[in-house]
Amino acid sequence: MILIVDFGAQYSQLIARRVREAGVYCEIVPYTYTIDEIKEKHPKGIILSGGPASVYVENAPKITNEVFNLNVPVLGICYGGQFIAQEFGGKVNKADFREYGRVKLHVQSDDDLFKGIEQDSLCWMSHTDYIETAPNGFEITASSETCPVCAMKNEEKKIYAVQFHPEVEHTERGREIIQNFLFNVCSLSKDWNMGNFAEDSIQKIKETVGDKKALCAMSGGVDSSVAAVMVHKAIGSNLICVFVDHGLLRKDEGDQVEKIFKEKFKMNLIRVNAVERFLGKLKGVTDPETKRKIIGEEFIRVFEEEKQKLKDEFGHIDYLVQGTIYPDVIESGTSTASVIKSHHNVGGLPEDVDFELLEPLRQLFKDEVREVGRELGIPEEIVERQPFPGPGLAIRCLGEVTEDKLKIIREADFIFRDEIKKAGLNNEIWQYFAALPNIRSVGVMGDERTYSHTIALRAVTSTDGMTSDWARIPYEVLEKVSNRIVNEVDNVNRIVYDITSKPPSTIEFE
Ligand SMILES: Nc1ncnc2c1ncn2[C@@H]1O[C@H](COP(=O)(O)OP(=O)(O)OP(=O)(O)O)[C@@H](O)[C@H]1O
Ligand SMILES: O=c1[nH]c(=O)c2[nH+]cn([C@@H]3O[C@H](COP(=O)(O)O)[C@@H](O)[C@H]3O)c2[nH]1
Ligand SMILES: NC(=O)CC[C@H](N)C(=O)O
Ligand SMILES: [Mg+2]
Repeated sequence: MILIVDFGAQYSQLIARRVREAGVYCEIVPYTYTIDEIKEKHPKGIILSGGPASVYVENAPKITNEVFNLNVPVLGICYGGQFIAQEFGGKVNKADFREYGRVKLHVQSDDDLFKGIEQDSLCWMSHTDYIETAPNGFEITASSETCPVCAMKNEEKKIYAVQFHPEVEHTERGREIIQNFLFNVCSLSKDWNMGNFAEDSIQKIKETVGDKKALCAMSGGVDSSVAAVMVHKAIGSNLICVFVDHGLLRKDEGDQVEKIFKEKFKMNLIRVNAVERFLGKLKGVTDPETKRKIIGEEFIRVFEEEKQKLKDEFGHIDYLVQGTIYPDVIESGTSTASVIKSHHNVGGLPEDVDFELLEPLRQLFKDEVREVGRELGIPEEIVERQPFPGPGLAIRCLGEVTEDKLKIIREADFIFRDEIKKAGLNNEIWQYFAALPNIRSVGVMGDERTYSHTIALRAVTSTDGMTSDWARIPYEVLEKVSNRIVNEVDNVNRIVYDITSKPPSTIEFE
């Protein structure tokens, strides 16, 4: 097995997922693990993850340096690599040239780690610090234009460090590099597969829930649909689904969800109109995290009220099923990872929740969830839907959420989606939407001065939502969208297209 030591990285689970995908069993453990605990696991290789801290600050997270004396290969990624550099007497410092997102990687070695990797490829970076000098005994094996040590190794000790992130989808040869570590450096063999994840999970849900009842928070999105079908297979009619219309949905979305659900699923759905209460609670609120927490709590309060209403007719409900997936968990912050944004269904949950949570997809990434969905026979039109965040348009409406602003976003978003579909790009692009950055600027329309809103268009490619790049939409499509929005939507006189990757941005604006 491979042991992944977590220093609070956004990407630890992604490392795990890459290892899993390559057919090797792995576990993630916190950096506070002792050497005895590590030895008990009998790892055949150790991967040190990235993390938000700097290795040179006081109280920086550290793992015992005895891990380097176990005669087990070690691969350090970003923070993990910087940790290796410092432990062996090299120097780590704040970089003059920070790198976030796409960087050209130049590999100067054809060793076990880089076997078969061409000299020049693209990798994804996310660092503020860098290895200024490699320690004695270490050879530099890759660099970029502004980062002298993108990779280094001590071949004799089988210790490898990389500054870039081989685990993220956007690093072109990342998968191969991880597989090289597993199979060339650690000499592991493929003896692990996810088995039938769906079947195992359904069995587990049956055992956990027994003959108790569950309420599924159903958005009509990919994750909650897959979660609902799994739980339904486990407990049948003891499951009831609740879809909340919080007034932050896209144009016509409420009716569409209800229609598709009724046609495609043999489950009960309750649609709750909660528009006034959500918008009321959000009135005057501008801070993104506060908005997210309000929405998270309000969702729970609605589910609790529905539970009370269902008491006589349906019976007592113990469980709340949510389609929580791993990015929701990690971005909401853990004991080691930073809070990036509190996803409403994890970090946005209030302290008192009158349910036991049931989240069968909590360890998976979106593309894995889609795979499970296909295995369960869920129609492609649902499995392939673009993700839409639970807090909906509230986190695309920067600053205060008002009915007027929501109306503008809804109309602009509808036009953008319509044109993307007409151009046949909807399956290539992971997410595409309009946001309102809360900027007004001067324009001239019909010879008159305007002082109106700007619409920001965002379209990104991704496979798991953990990293993304901006979509290269043809100019003609952008032109059409821009024209239509200013002509058809009131109070908009300017359209901008967002060209940042994740990192440094995120997909949503708040
Ligand atoms: N409008 C809603 N009504 C009820 N539950 C919701 C609603 N929006 C979100 N949820 C709950 O929050 C969870 C997380 O939302 P999220 O948007 O990440 O997932 P999803 O909507 O199921 O899938 P997708 O990511 O494809 O949109 C959902 O799985 C669902 O359980
Ligand atoms: O259920 C959700 N609740 C939330 O609070 C939330 N915030 C972001 N997202 C979605 O998660 C993915 C990654 O988003 P970011 O790059 O914006 O962090 C993207 O697909 C986002 O749309 C959310 N989903
Ligand atoms: N992604 C990481 O591991 C970052 C490591 C460190 N915090 C840096 O900024 O360089
Ligand atoms: Mg959703």
